[in-house]
Amino acid sequence: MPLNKYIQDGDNQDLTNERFKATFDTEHLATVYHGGEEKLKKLRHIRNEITKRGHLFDSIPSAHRTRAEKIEDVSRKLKNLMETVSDFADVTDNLDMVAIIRDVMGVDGFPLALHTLMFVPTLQNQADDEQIEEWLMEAIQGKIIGTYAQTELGHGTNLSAIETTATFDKSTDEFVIHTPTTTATKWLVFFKVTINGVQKLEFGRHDVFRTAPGHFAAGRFAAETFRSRWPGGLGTSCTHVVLVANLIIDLKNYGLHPFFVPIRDRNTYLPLSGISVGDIGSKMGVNCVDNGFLAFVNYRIPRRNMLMKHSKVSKDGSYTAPPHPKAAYTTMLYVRSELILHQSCYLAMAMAISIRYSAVRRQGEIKAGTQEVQILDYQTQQYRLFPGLARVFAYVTAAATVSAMTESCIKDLSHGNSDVLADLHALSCGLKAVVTHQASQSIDQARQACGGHGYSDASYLPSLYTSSVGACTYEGENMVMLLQLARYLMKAATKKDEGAALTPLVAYLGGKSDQISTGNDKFAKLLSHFEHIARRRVMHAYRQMIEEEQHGVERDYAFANHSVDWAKAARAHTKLFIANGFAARVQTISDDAVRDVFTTLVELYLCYELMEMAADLTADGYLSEADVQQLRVQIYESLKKIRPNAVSIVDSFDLCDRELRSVLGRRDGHVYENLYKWAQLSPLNQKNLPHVEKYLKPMTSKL
Ligand SMILES: Cc1cc2nc3c(=O)[nH]c(=O)nc-3n(C[C@H](O)[C@H](O)[C@H](O)COP(=O)(O)OP(=O)(O)OC[C@H]3O[C@@H](n4cnc5c(N)ncnc54)[C@H](O)[C@@H]3O)c2cc1C
Repeated sequence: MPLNKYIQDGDNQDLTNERFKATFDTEHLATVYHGGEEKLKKLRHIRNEITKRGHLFDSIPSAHRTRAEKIEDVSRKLKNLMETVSDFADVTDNLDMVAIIRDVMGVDGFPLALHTLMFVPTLQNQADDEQIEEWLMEAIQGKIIGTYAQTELGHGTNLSAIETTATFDKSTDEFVIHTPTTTATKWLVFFKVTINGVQKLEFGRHDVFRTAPGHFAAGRFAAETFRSRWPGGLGTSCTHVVLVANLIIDLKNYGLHPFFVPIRDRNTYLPLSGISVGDIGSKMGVNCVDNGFLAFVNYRIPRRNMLMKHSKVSKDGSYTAPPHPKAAYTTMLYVRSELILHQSCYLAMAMAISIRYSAVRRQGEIKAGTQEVQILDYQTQQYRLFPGLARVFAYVTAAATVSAMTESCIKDLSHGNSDVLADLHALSCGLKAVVTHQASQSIDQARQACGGHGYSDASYLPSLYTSSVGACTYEGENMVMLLQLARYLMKAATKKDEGAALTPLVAYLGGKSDQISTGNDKFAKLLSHFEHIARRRVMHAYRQMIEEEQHGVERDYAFANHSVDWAKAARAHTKLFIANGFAARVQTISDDAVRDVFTTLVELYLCYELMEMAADLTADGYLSEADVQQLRVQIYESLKKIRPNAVSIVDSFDLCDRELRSVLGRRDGHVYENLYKWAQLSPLNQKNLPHVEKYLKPMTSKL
């Protein structure tokens, strides 16, 4: 019985040969990858149930549809899914739902993506018991469809500048949602324009209109800015939003708070009076999500529509502050841990596609006149792909760790304990930035490693790339995330300087920490290099900043003047965390053959990431050129060791063809005939195409 359990008669022979080389049982690695036998079993059960339901499949490849058709088709699948999903899955189990959504919807999103990722979790974490009773079940059943509306046209990153207000009106026990009229910022914005007494919405440049607050130059129009946003699902699909707005009571601003706001009539889907809402148009990727704009004016909601788990407003207007000022950050933490998991899935899919294809594709010869080789045999191909393969396992491990930390933090917060919130918040910022950036880079390498066919939508790699890279911006723009982590590191460096105690995650600043406990000497040595780099980068940025301060520059400016160094420090800190967790994971694997594979992946990961920061290793004479060359050699050794197992490793992700949606990544390896079949489905292969009939034929015709 071969160790690779994905072999079937009739498969492409090169792929079958690869599978016979496996040195480990793919079932065992699949169990480790999916976090245990039970989870893998459940996943397969879910997949079988989906297989029985043809109405959940793509009817034709999505790439052959227009955006409107794509959204219609994912909505069809969504409705069918919501009607049957509870028959075969636990809808409250996050991992189940992630797997189902990936299988049925694909990675270009769907109108309820933000509903599941942000809206429902926000209700769960920020609504009080009575509100949960009233709204949550309807939200889970899809009777209420929501999104998370935070970003404004003028401000995404700088939340403190968000201008939307929710003003408490004691006399009616309501909040009035509105936007103050002026800001000097230039942006494309919606205006409520009053022309000859008639109010309507206009789109225009705010600065053109602004001469005095709210007034057009000629004084004929009273122009009032609306807040505009682009949350997912808002364009056409949502009935409700969680709106993030400034809470105002008796003229006092209590800062940003979340509000549960109905925006469309649930029967007619028309916007409610006082609201303008619509789709923002197509984007680089995730085009099955209808991101939208939203504008309101003096729009009223009941007082109890403010989410009141953490802060409260009573009927008489008295305000109760949350036990911890950042208690509402829990949704952000939760979403970021989810994001890391999603990114590891996207990367796993890209690796499966590219590595299988690289085993099937033969191109060129290593020695002229010999047989054409599988492109996977080229060292350069392995160097492009295998570090990404190692990153999949590193990120899965990091996602599991941070998700467990988030759950425990949310529990602690509910008991009034916010001790770990700052550490975890900073870490989640770094992880979000590093993982989304590196995953999208590795996916693009996987795409390029497939040559021309990788550029085709038939590979599914373009969708994987655009979905992955979008996450570099949403949920906190990456550079800004790194700088948030950097501020935390700056405080830690200050503590170190003052001789104060350091929390475990930054203990390495004070010298070699006891965080490295892998039981593997080789890993321990490599991890101490990571610590060295992180410590060096943090302390370097810190000293530069202090030096400026000593020349009279204020700390904020001194920090800003060295923000590139600080961002580098934040990356190194995050990479250290990921590396520690990944190396420690090896010890928990009981199967010897799987542990061997895992050990090689960790070795590759550690050496590759260190080489990405090689300049820090030789600076100050920490390592010699010869030591660094040794790391390089170690990478090439790891590539060689992984090569025979590469296809079996990606098989162990246990992704089915329906889920992969890739002609290049098919399990059976029959790429070429299916690329031809895929192309036949292109709508451009019909007769009498308008562009030919109207424009080309008249040019070429001799009749
Ligand atoms: C696919 C997608 C989906 C989205 N979905 C949603 C959604 O559902 N709901 C929602 O509310 N929003 C959503 N957004 C918006 C997203 O959250 C914002 O785009 C993001 O927060 C960045 O804000 P911004 O666009 O205003 O960029 P800006 O903040 O203007 O950033 C522009 C540039 O300035 C730099 N910069 C900004 N501030 C600083 C600083 N302090 N220091 C150094 N550099 C800085 C940034 O690094 C960046 O390079 C989505 C965005 C995308 C791309």
